[in-house]
Amino acid sequence: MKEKVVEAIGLKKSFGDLHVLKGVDLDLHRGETVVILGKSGAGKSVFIKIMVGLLNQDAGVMRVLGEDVAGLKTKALNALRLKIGFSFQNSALYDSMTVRENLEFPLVRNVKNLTRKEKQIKIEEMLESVGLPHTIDQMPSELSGGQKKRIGVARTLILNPEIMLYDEPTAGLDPITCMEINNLINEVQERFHTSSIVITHDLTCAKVTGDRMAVLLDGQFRSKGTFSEVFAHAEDQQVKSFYDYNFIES
Ligand SMILES: Nc1ncnc2c1ncn2[C@@H]1O[C@H](COP(=O)(O)OP(=O)(O)OP(=O)(O)O)[C@@H](O)[C@H]1O
Repeated sequence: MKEKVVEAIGLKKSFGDLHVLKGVDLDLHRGETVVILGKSGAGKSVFIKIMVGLLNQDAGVMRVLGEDVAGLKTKALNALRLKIGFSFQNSALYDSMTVRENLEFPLVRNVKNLTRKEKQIKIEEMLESVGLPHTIDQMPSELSGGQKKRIGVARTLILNPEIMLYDEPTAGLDPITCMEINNLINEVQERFHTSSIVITHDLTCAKVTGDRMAVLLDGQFRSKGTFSEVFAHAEDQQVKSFYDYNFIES
C-alpha cells in the first residue's frame, strides 16, 4: 500500500448550527489524484482549509505528510504549507509583474541562497514544463485565461511541492482549453511525482485527471471510488444528478 500523504479521519466542522463536515474520512496516497466533487457550499473549501491549517476542525484528525496539522506551531505549519502547492481558481498572478517576475517572487520569498543564474534556470525550466517558455517577458494581461492558469501552475511548482491542490482548474475556460489544463494536471503529476487534490464541478476534468473521486454531500463523502465506480451505476439520486447535469442525460 502506498504511503498516505493526506489522511483525514472522522473530521467534523460546524459554524454555529451549520454542520458542514459531519465526520469525513479521506486518504490521498502518494502519486495519486483524488477529485473532490460537491455542490456549492458543500464544504470542499472548508476541508482544504483544515488541510492547510487555515481552519481548525471541531473533531477528528487531519494528517498531512505525516504531521497532525492542528497540533503544529506556526513555524512547522509554514514549513508544511511550503510543501503544498495551491493553484487558485483565478490563477492569482500579480498583474503588475511580468511572467518572469511572477515566477521569481516565490523563490525570493522562500528559497535562500539561490544565485541569479539558478533562479533563471528554474524559471525557464518551469515555463518549459507548462509549455509557455516564450511568455517569459509578457505581462499577465497579454495572456489568455488558459495561459494564465498554466503560469499559475508553474509558479506553484517552482517550490517543488509534494502535494498540489487545484481549485476549479477548468472554471470559465472553453472546452479545448479545459482539455489542455486537464492534460497539464496529468503531465505535472508524471513529471514532478506530485500527489494532487482537484476540486471541480466539471466531470470531464474529474474523469480525465482523477484516480479516485470523493463526492461530498450533506457533510459526508457519500460516494468514493474510481469514476466508473461512482457514476456508472449511481443509485444515490444526488450523485446521479451530478452526472446527468454534466453529460446532459436524464
Ligand atoms: N469561516 C466561516 N464562517 C462561517 N461559515 C463558513 C465559514 N467558512 C465556510 N462557511 C460556510 O460553510 C459552508 C461550506 O463552505 P465552503 O466554502 O467549504 O463550500 P464549497 O463546497 O467550497 O463551495 P463552492 O463550490 O461554492 O466553493 C458554506 O455554507 C459557508 O457559508
